[in-house]
Amino acid sequence: MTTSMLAYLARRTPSTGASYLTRRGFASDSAPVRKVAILGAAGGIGQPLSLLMKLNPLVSRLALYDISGTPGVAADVSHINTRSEVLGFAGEEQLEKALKGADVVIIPAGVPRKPGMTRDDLFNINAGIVKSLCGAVAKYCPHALVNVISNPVNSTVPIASEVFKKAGTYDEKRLFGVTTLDVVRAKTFYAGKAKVNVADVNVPVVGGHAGVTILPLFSQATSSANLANEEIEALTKRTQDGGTEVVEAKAGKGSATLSMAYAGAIFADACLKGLNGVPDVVECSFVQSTVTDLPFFASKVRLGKNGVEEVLGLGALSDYEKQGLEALKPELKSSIEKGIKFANA
Ligand SMILES: NC(=O)c1ccc[n+]([C@@H]2O[C@H](COP(=O)([O-])OP(=O)(O)OC[C@H]3O[C@@H](n4cnc5c(N)ncnc54)[C@H](O)[C@@H]3O)[C@@H](O)[C@H]2O)c1
Ligand SMILES: O=C(O)C[C@H](O)C(=O)O
Repeated sequence: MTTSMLAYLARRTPSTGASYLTRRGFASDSAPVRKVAILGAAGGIGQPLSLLMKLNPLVSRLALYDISGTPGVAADVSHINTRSEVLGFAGEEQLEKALKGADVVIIPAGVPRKPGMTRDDLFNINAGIVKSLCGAVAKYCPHALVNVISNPVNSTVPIASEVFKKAGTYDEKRLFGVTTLDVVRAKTFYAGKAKVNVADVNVPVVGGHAGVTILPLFSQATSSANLANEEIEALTKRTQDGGTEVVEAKAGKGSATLSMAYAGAIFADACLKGLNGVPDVVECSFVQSTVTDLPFFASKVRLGKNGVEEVLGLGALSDYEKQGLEALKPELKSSIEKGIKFANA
């Protein structure tokens, strides 16, 4: 979902609702039937993400699952006059119904950070949550594209891959760690510093999703601007610490939820467009990769009818980015190994 689409949706009145899909080239009766399931839909990310996915005309059925609270969220969101039918599911006994037939499963289930914590401090709780939810995905919708938001992403994605391997359903093209928020932040911070229109800015962010493993490639930013080395270093650090900036500002009341919902909706929309055969859909994501010597790595990915169509290379890096790449590898390697070990214990 693009910002212009959100602006358009905000502008339109209910009486013009029938025409907005046609204007975008997706008449509702010709857009394919697509089911999206959100696991953790009653949470801080889950609720605004449910809202944004309800606004997406590519979705025909929206399944909102959580351990509790989803009947209320679903009833609320279901009154919005857009294409999708919304159903709420609460408790494990309803997980099968939530997942059956899903084309895309988005997982923001799990605990968020408090000030002073690293994302890895969430491992003990969230690793088990992701393991069990992915077990259900393997059973009930093994062909779905899975968008993992739950932290630590650098470990939860490898956990998901091991669960799918054990179940005999693993397809590396269908598993994604959602790192879109890093790109969203890099674009915002860069546009602010370079004083360019944020709508024209793109910045690839590679590596992983924690601290120094987040590596924005400002040397490849569009629109280009002549920023000094110190400015690039400060932008890099701010992007790497973006999550902590929000955790500290929220002072114990959680981490990024609204910006994450926006980022998650953009990434899920890209997955749906890819499934629907829209050409040249490219987003950064943490996926199985041969771009470096690490088995998982975030980089630009071309999305298509089967999920990942192509994992794109890193392109030319500045010396500063080359150093950052080498510096992130030990931490990312150990987070990946931690996830794999946990899943096989
Ligand atoms: N990838 C990213 O860029 C990114 C960004 C922000 C937050 N996160 C992560 O997303 C996760 C969720 O954050 P939040 O702020 O929404 O937290 P939250 O506590 O507000 O919501 C989490 C939700 O998950 C639900 N949940 C817990 N166990 C579950 C289970 N077994 N099945 C289904 N639902 C379950 C909870 O009931 C709750 O509603 C955290 O791990 C956070 O670190 C990731
Ligand atoms: O920082 C966090 O813990 C949440 C998330 O990973 C983020 O980047 O905002």
